[in-house]
Amino acid sequence: MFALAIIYQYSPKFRPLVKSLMFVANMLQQSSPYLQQALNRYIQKIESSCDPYIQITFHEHSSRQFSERSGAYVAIQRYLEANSSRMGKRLKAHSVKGHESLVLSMNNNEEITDEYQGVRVWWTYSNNVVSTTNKLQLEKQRSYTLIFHNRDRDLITKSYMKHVLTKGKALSLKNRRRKLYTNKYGRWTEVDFEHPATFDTLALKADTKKDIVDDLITFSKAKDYYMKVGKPWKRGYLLYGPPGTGKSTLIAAMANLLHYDVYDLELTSVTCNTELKKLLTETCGKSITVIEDIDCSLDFTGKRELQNIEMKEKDKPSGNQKPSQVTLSGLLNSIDGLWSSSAGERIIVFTTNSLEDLDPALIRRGRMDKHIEMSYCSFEAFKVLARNYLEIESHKLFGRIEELLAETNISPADVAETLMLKSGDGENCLKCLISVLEDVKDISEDIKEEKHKVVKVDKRKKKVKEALAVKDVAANG
Ligand SMILES: Nc1ncnc2c1ncn2[C@@H]1O[C@H](COP(=O)(O)OP(=O)(O)OP(=O)(O)O)[C@@H](O)[C@H]1O
Repeated sequence: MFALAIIYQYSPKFRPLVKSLMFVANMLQQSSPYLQQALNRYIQKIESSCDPYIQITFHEHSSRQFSERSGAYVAIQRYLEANSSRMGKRLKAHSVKGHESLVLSMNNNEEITDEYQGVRVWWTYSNNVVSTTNKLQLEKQRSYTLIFHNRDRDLITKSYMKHVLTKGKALSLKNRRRKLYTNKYGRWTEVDFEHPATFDTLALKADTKKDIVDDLITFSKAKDYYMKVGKPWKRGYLLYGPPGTGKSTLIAAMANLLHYDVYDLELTSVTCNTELKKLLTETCGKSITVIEDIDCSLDFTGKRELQNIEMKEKDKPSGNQKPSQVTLSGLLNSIDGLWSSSAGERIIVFTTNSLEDLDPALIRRGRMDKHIEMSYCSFEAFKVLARNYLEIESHKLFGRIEELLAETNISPADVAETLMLKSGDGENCLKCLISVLEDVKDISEDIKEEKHKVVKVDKRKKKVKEALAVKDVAANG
């Protein structure tokens, strides 16, 4: 009607014709709604037979559930953002926390082209204001529309859409900000997990590193295998070794490799077995649940008869907090229950400084599938630290350091600390490390000598005792 009104205004030549058309249109508008609907359907049919292109629109929110974002929309958004620089012409750029490079996305009503198996498709983005179902509010309704030729319908609706959603979901997972959860008063609280450790910066023997990485990757891809053998998709790691050998750093590297969240479970803050079970069942898939220093947490040290009552003095909670009544059997039941009741891949890690002290039930194979020893700093591990801290691959002082590391027990944490002291001056740091290593060597030799002396005295005492006993026997005989 609007178009007709304009023609009427500006083209006097067509006024009689336009007048009649306006009359007919007016009649139609006032005629029965059934006639109007039939007419609309007919016009749509003619339009679609002339237009061979199909459109599918993906809204950010369904009209009923305005609060929840559609998973398909989010996956499409990630896919298009990742490919925008290749596919789009007029894009907008924005920075996202945690990303070094800018993220490119589409402007309102912008169109970009994608190609799949030689077939071309078009995506348009729209960001319109619409009223919600209760019509009380106006909301922004964002949507992506996919346009493709009718002849490609099967390829696009079956194969291409699957490709976009799979790629998009994988990107969402990869770029998601991961969380570090800690428990307090029976609840998990979360912060962003931002530990920078990776397997590249981890000072560990290359073959141990490779073994762990291979194991983790195999585990993360083994959904079908676990389904086939009828076992829960989980893996337990036991990390043991002296303080400062990198157990916590390894856990961070594992979480970064797999893009998992971390639940750091402080057992001494858990009041009872029921609370422990609740906390563990609240953890999500794609996560690592960590119990650090399990030998110090509660009395899980193999003396089962004492386990329910005695808590080490240093672990007694302060103030009004009740002492934990978590028992070994409670912990074992909660972990076994977690495996059988929850879906999604999960890893649980225990760390300890003292493997011998732990109850065998806690760490048996099947519960803790992989036992990893974190040992004192080897020369190979030192080279990783030298690369991390000093950006040095080799140096004339490396030979002396290798000799000293072979004769001393020093943790990677202590080596790292020494290399950090005078950052910027590599040679000075290495000299400083040599002097620290020589001191450690002297001290350990002194200790060894002391021990040797004690053993010698003990042996002498034993010999004297034996000689006296022989004398006694001779005298009495
Ligand atoms: N293997 C390693 N590779 C790289 N850095 C390490 C390594 N071991 C220790 N470090 C450094 O030392 C610091 C302490 O290490 P970490 O907390 O991982 O040791 P830990 O074995 O968990 O100690 P604890 O048993 O006392 O908890 C780390 O922040 C890291 O900088």
